Amino acid sequence: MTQTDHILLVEDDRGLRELLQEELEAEGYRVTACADAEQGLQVLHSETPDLLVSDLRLPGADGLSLLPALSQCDMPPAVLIITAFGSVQQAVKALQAGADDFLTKPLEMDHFLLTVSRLLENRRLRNEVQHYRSLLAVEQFNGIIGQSQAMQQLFHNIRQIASADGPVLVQGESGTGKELVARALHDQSSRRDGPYMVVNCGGIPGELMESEFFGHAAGAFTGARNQRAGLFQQADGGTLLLDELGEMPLSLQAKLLRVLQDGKVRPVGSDHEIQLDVHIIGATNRNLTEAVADGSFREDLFYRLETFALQVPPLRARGDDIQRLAEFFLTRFNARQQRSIKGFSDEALAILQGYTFPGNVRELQNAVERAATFCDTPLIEIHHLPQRICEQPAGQPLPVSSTSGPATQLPVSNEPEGMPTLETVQRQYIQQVVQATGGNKRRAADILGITRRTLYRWLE
Ligand SMILES: Nc1ncnc2c1ncn2[C@@H]1O[C@H](COP(=O)(O)OP(=O)(O)OP(=O)(O)O)[C@@H](O)[C@H]1O
Repeated sequence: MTQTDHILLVEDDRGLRELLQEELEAEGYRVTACADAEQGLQVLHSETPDLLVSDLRLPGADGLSLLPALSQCDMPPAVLIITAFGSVQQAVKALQAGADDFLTKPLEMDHFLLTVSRLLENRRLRNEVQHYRSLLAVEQFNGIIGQSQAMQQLFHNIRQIASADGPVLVQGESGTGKELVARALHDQSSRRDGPYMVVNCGGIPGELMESEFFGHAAGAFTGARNQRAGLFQQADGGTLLLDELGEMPLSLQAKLLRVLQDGKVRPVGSDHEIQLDVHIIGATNRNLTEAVADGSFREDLFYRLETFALQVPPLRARGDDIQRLAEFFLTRFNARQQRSIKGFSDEALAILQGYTFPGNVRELQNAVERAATFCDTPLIEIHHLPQRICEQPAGQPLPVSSTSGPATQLPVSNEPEGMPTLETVQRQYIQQVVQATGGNKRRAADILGITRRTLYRWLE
């Protein structure tokens, strides 16, 4: 939400003050007008404007006396000083004291308004740079935040595995950051300048999968007029992340195993094999040992992948990282939305730290962004946090199924005109269940009684 710029105007000449206020308000600015420095200081004690426009000479203390108060602000306003014609020395003094610009009387209105808009724009850019600097200052490993011992161990393992060439299996609950880990593996490897491709194995219809993965020859099937390179070929020389690997159909698992063993793919309908050099990373939130036991995942493929396995820890096992991540997401939100929320109240932070986060980092990220959107105070308070986070007693896992809860609030009206279509209601309910599970699609699909593939189709 971009807010209207607020300008504090300090000018003792009533006629000029009213004229400037009128002109600025006509431009859409919010203006607080004061007749002397004392009144100006009172305003500065209660709120920080985006721009201070002050006459230099005022009755009592002069315009420069306002400047020391600005250094107390987190994001000091830009400062425009107005001086009497000919007092260049005074203007220089104003710039030395920290003003951003000065104009001499009589003011030329277009020039004045242009200067105001330029100073506000400069301030916006300055704040943005400051936000991004503070983002960079957070210690990260390839964009992954984590100071906890569990994450430091993971970073150590990534560094070691990245230099090996074998396939890697990244396991962890939904939303723990497996995709970031895969990207870090690529960026840390000697293939970092090669392509990095991601494919969601749960999101491609079964009948299209083989040609998506391995490509096809011209005329291989109806509609395949030209030959087409598959994902493996597109990732040649780089890395291919097979996300949601646990969802891959058994028939394709056999073909994947062959690629892992000899590095060759055969496009659908082609007689020729193509030799490739692709680093394969599989990511899954499924317990593959169980999947092997129930026959839905090939044992030989599992053992081939398991040599280099990385386990991404759930957020609840990362201690203080919850606070670090929450602050990181808030800083990023502030920078993107041009907001200046200062942080979290102690109570809100305690609630976040006591929550079990079944949806892991993704759920935390969504919760912070939602709270920040609704936040109308300097700090995020408990009532800004999603209800389910506040309601869960510390340490209590969420129920596995939420089908019993009466939480559904569908937009049903008694007037026929206001009644939504079945599709709207269905989509909303699906979104609600996905949200309630913290983005865990497997759980959401279970609750909804549909397959994950159907769920993905509805979410598109
Ligand atoms: N340690 C972290 N630091 C910063 N951002 C993170 C971290 N971990 C996760 N995220 C962010 O959380 C979101 C979810 O991460 P990601 O998609 O990598 O999870 P995932 O484990 O692959 O989830 P799924 O199993 O559902 O596909 C992303 O927006 C990601 O950028």
